Amino acid sequence: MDHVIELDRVSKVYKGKRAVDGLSLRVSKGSVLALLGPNGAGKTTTVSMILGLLQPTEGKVKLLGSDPREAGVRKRIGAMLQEVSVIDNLKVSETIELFRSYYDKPLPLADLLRISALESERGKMASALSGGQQRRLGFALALAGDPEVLFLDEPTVGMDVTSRQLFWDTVRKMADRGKTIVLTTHYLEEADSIADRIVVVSDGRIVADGSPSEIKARTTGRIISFTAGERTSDEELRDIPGVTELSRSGRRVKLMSEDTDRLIAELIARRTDMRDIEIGSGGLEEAFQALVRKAE
Ligand SMILES: Nc1ncnc2c1ncn2[C@@H]1O[C@H](COP(=O)(O)OP(=O)(O)OP(=O)(O)O)[C@@H](O)[C@H]1O
Repeated sequence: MDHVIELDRVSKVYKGKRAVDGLSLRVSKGSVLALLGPNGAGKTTTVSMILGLLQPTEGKVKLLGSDPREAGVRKRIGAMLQEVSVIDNLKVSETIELFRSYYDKPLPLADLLRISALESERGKMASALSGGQQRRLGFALALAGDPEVLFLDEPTVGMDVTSRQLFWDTVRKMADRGKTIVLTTHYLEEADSIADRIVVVSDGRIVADGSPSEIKARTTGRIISFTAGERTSDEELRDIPGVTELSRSGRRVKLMSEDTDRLIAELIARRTDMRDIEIGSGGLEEAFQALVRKAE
């Protein structure tokens, strides 16, 4: 099997703190891998080591079979990192042209403008673009060399719904053409719809690795959600036998349980103040919360 990315027991220690802790990972060609994890889990550090921007404290990283810092490798990859640094005094099209000039077989300018939906902004100064437009420019620059492997670190932050949709459609098409894509995101529904494989990282370690449906299947429980009355506290709900997890967004409460039939009977017997009750199976969000909590 051809592995485009190989990490062998890789760690990164910052002043005594293990940001990445003995992480091993192999990514095969043509896959879309999403790295998920809470803030500070080590996702960006991992991506930076794969890209050769950071050196691991321990372990080995291979990208396209070689050291990521080799010039030959760098020409075959593209990266859209969290910070898009625009060059002063260059227009959008000039910025893209500059990046195209670094590569032997760049994608045509017109394609890059279309893919990033920046056709109408081509004559604008790059520094005058909005936050979301700058992210899209970052995408065009990452694609300039028609890369074999594409890294996207929280790519859709600041993009509106239409841009986001176009962005993921393009990423999916690229994967269908055999490109390998590694992305980090905090939007679980994006990982769910785009990724073939999800690796959940917590505290620098992998706590789950599988397809979105495999990850979701790891939540054994089901969910009862309802709008709780003002006086209903989290403590009293947590104390009800059979509640394994509780999460809340304003007045909307979600209770996880292995046996929701019994739990709903118990909630009613206790005269819990509930409205708009829904009972269903857990999604990626619940699987993710449960996995990360278990690892803590
Ligand atoms: N240059 C640095 N010096 C010291 N500590 C660092 C440095 N960069 C990252 N860290 C620490 O390493 C840990 C992992 O950070 P990292 O940015 O990789 O996490 P992340 O999963 O990408 O988080 P986020 O979702 O917030 O982007 C954090 O505890 C962070 O504070």
